[in-house]
Amino acid sequence: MEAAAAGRPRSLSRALAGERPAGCGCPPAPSAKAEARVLVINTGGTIGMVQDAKGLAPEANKLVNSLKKMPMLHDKAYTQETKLNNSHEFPENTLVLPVSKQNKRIFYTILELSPLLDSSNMTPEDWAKIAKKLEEHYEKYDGFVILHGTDTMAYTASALSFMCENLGKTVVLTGSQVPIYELQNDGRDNLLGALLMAGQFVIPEVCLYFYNKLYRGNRVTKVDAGSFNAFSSPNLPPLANAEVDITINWETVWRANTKKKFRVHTNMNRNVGLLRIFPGITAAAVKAFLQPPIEGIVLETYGSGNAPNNREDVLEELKKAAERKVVILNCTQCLRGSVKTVYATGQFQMLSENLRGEMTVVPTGAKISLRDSKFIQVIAKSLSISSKEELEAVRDALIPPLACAAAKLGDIDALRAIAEMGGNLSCGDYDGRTPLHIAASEGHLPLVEYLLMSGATVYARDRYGSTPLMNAIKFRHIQVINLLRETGAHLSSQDLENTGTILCSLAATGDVDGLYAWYLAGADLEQTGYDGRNPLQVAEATGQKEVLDFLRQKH
Ligand SMILES: NC(=O)C[C@H](N)C(=O)O
Repeated sequence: MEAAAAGRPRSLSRALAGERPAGCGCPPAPSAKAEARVLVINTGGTIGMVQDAKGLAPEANKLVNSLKKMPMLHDKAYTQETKLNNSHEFPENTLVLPVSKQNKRIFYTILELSPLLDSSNMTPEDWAKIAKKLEEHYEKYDGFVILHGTDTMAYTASALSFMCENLGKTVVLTGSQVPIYELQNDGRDNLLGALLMAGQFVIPEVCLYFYNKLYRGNRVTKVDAGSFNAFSSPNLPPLANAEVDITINWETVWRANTKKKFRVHTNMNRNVGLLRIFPGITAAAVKAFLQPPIEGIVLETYGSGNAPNNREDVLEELKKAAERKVVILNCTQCLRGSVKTVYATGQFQMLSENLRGEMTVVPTGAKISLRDSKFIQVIAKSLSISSKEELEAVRDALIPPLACAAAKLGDIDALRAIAEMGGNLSCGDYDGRTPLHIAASEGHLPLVEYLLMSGATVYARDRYGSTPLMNAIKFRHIQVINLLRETGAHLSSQDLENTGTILCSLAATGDVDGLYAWYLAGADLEQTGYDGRNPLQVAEATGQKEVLDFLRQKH
């Protein structure tokens, strides 16, 4: 066994030794240049507060300059020797992290909202303001961090998770308990952790990062006002842990399973409220709460959804409200557990559709786990491994290449079988190539569609920096390009770096199909190449008539 292990490639022997590589082979796939851009939207909160006569309050225009002096949050030497110093490529207030353990350079740009708020002052209008910023900058950045006060951070995270539909990029809220300007604070670690999550992993959810953990935004609650460990997600384990290594729990990550583009909803109904039942609550209080214009309430009941059924007066008020079409949603006061209809005292309306992973849905029918599958067991047996971690490591090492092989063959049934056994179809192989990269390269349209509907991300980059869209362009799969674009795939600044030269060379060789593929993917056909000429000028010079007709028509 030992001799065999010595001969194995390092990563597999690590995997077989039970060590899970960061991200279990899923994105992050370090791109060729291994760069990422993150937008930090600063809304306020303690992280950027200073002491004034009345206590702690946010101070505008202070954070960027302070961060520039913190080596763990800004690599000053790097900026001096590179373009960041005087380039138009990066917007104002762009900083850069030192290279990460995953060998990635994360550039982050800070956008400060005005006024900065203590989060106790936040309203749904502020949520809408944040959501609109996400929408406005969505295509320019790989991921997003939202700096926010801790008091209502969980509310904002939850609201944003519902406001963001078909989200394909990572959005992370964070903040701190102690201002980042103080000697001993949690702001530096929280900001760094949030940036590493948003810049290195495609976790297409609105998340909350605090004290080394990444939580689903609509599952988290503030539980401690005096500890750095301020948040808890009692009904869902964290999406990721940032300890010696960053471990992402990919099985837990929620995916939109869609072919539709990201969009934001800002039309919120404020005629809703929270009503907490307690022994002794009066019918008059319930009646007052339920008066118009109230349109819906979340009723916080006891235990697994029980309210007193010997309180005719209270029940009568709830009944009357329901008759007026007020929606009454039953939710337990307990931090852990959920509403069940097992008690006679617990008969209210419950939600049935899980929109953003806010509900724990118990799968119907026995779910076979890949760990238990015959295939993995046979391999595990032949390698004499048995622990849960080792089995998972074998699964994570084997599934991506298997899924990629199935994608190459266009074998949807095989992929379906892998997914049913708990395999993650968004995982990349040893080169960070996901099944979607392969299907896009091969031009398997139905397979691309199946993968998108199974939550595959269009933003995955392989180790060469390519996205599925870039692969579809290379092999001129027009329908695949259209479908990926429909889903929100786009070219980003790193894809466009040498595009002018590539387009000119396509023009010179008369490759109209190639130019058309770039055009559909959103490239600007008027870009100039290395010698300052654009494709049209090159086509004129080389006498490529078909190219000229095509370009003139598109100009
Ligand atoms: N730690 C904090 O950020 C608390 C602050 N009051 C806020 O929520 O803005």
